[in-house]
Amino acid sequence: MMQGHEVIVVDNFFTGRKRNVEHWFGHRNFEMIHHDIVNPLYVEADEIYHLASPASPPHYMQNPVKTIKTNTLGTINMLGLARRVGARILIASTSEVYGDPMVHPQPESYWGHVNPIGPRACYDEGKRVAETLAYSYAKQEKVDVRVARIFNTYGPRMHVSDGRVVSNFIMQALQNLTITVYGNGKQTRSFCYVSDLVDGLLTLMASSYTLPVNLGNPVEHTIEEFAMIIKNLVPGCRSTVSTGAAVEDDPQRRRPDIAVAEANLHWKPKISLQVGLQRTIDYFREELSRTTFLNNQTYMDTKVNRH
Ligand SMILES: O=c1ccn([C@@H]2O[C@H](COP(=O)(O)OP(=O)(O)O[C@H]3OC[C@@H](O)[C@H](O)[C@H]3O)[C@@H](O)[C@H]2O)c(=O)[nH]1
Repeated sequence: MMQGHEVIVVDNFFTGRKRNVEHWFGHRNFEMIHHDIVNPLYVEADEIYHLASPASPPHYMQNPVKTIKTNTLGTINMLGLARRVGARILIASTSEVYGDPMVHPQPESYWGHVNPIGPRACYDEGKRVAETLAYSYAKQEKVDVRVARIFNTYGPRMHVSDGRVVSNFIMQALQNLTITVYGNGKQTRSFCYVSDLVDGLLTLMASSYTLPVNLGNPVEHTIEEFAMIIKNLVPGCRSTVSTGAAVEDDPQRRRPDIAVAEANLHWKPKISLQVGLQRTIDYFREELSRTTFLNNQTYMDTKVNRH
């Protein structure tokens, strides 16, 4: 929008919210369509960012069949749309295509270690087949595709009930609740601030590089360390940190090798973890003061969830 493009946002509001884009309502270049891409979509576009799919593990596991449909049927519909209108399409893939990786850090050349029948498979295998579809349409139908493998990302406008580690830990720290580390906390993650990721997606879309690209921040921490980082960033926080049962198939180590992005897109993250977390903590503090958005039951639209 800020570059002057006309933007059509398509969302089924399963995990997205109108509120996240309401500052654009009424702008002449902005249009919003309430639609689920599991069904065909007929619009005109020059570029398509296919970002649909729940991304938080508790959300994508809640209705695994729907997650698979979104990443398979939804991706076929978006690739079909790209073919019909001659648009370039960027597919949002994930670090989860590497599964619980046996190679560290993860380069794009690594084929991954995914349990095809585990609780994460709906997402991991869904995204893997989305990549396969992208390159099949590129080869057979000459669709112009870009594939971003997005690593853990966070920032303002995440929902307080998102369920991923950043929002959980911040919400717990702000309310002096126990910070819940799953497992022994020795598993690692590398967190990328949302604006860095958006810069990466725009740069990839504009580039001539057509193979998958890791987009993420290579600064790696254990989840145990991460809990302490957040606790220390919230002034006066009295939370304690607990460890508990491990999550089934939880990847144990994750850090992006971003050499491909650096060489081909001249992209690397700019926002430090401290700065990004501080902005995110400020956002959640503000959210906590809005009691109307704390009602969990309005979050996941049960009608969408039945499809
Ligand atoms: O309250 C919590 C939440 C999560 N965790 C742990 O924190 C780590 C990160 O968990 P998250 O749920 O934030 O995210 P995950 O890394 O498991 O998955 C994410 O990975 C990358 C994205 O592409 C995906 O959209 C998302 O699935 C995991 O080890 C998890 O077990 C906690 O210890 N406590």
